[in-house]
Amino acid sequence: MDLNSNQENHNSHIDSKIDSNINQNNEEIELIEEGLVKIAFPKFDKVSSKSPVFYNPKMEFNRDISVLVLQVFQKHLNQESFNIADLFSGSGIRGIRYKKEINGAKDIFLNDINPLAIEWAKFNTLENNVDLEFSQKDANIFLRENRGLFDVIDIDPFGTPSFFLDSAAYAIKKNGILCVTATDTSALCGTYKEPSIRKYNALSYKSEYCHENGIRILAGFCALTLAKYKKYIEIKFSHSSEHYMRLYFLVKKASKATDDSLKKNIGHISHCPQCLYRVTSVGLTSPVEELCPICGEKMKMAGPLWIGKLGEREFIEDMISEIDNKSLNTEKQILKLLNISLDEVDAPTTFYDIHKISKNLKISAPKQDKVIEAIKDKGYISVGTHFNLLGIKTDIDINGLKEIVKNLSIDK
Ligand SMILES: C[S@@+](CC[C@H](N)C(=O)[O-])C[C@H]1O[C@@H](n2cnc3c(N)ncnc32)[C@H](O)[C@@H]1O
Ligand SMILES: [Zn+2]
Repeated sequence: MDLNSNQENHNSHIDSKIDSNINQNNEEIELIEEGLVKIAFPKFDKVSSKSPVFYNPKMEFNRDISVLVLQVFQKHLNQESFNIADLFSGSGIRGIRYKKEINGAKDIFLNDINPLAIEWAKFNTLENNVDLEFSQKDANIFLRENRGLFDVIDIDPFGTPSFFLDSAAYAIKKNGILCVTATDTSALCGTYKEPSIRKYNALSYKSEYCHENGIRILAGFCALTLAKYKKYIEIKFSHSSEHYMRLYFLVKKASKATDDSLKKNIGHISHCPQCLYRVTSVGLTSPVEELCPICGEKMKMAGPLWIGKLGEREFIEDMISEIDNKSLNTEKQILKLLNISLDEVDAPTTFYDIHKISKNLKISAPKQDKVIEAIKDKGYISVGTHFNLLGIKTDIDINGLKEIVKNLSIDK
């Protein structure tokens, strides 16, 4: 549909319908199309938490992927009811898209603390001919009041989801799915240490793979929070894109399985900033020595964090198969992400950045694909990663990798 040519007609059509209650100041209205829906809200200059009703066009990619994940999940669950809580609904775009674009979606609940957002979400719901439930409460209260109602809880707040995970853990159905966005990447990636300790009870450090560490800190915090309720997680898909991180995990319930999951999946990653050696350990405390076994430098440590898998091969394959059934503007970008995610889903934790290694060795960087092939030729795992298009996930040790990089460098 050609939005621009229709924009004026739409706007006058929308204007005539807008109740003076929701547009008391007679503000200019923005109308956008995304997926199969059209959404209106008061115009604002800059995307920020201060806009009267929040909408961020950059998150279309996030919403498109969510439609895909939830459709695959709905098919796996294959049950009559499939209820979704859009906990921070803003303009309503997410929940309205879920109702329109996910076959089998049943009751969708839109909640937002901002009364104006709920008014616009109601308006947008009517305009898109869907029938949804509304609530204007603090997210924690909404979840505490509605335990066991939702197969899906979508947590897409401003900044950290940390304040809402306990209530989500309490409220989510057994075998339900939690979708979690975090935009406080500087805390998760170790730009500053204290915010990560305060919000995620975990140590972080800055490194070339800090986005992977960040999503692992977020996942570890989710797993430890759910464990209070004897619930454990299976991550189906996750990604770090632009300014945010997003996790999708299935929630299961059983005390022994929760204990086993924590024992297997919670641990630490330690890193030597001098020679780039790193090591992953399992357990709530780290048995790793403080000094680097290769060069003797003091190691940095991140954790507790999730050292288990960040996705599931079969689930990602089902997402790829499902994509043709949907009408998603960001399809190309999604396919690129899903294909690289398939490569890395079974690969080791952390990755190496060839430029960082070359700088460390004071030589020019060789081509990444040559390094990937040379590692494979030696019989090791060697794949790319969506976290950094110049990154390599491999099980070769740092000295073996440095040897390869030296041999392939044009400075040799
Ligand atoms: C990032 S926006 C949500 C965007 C929306 N999910 C989307 O995809 O367009 C966060 C929303 O959370 C709402 N909010 C902030 N604090 C809240 C709270 N404690 N409980 C419920 N809603 C809250 C804000 O009014 C805002 O609309
Ligand atoms: Zn070292």
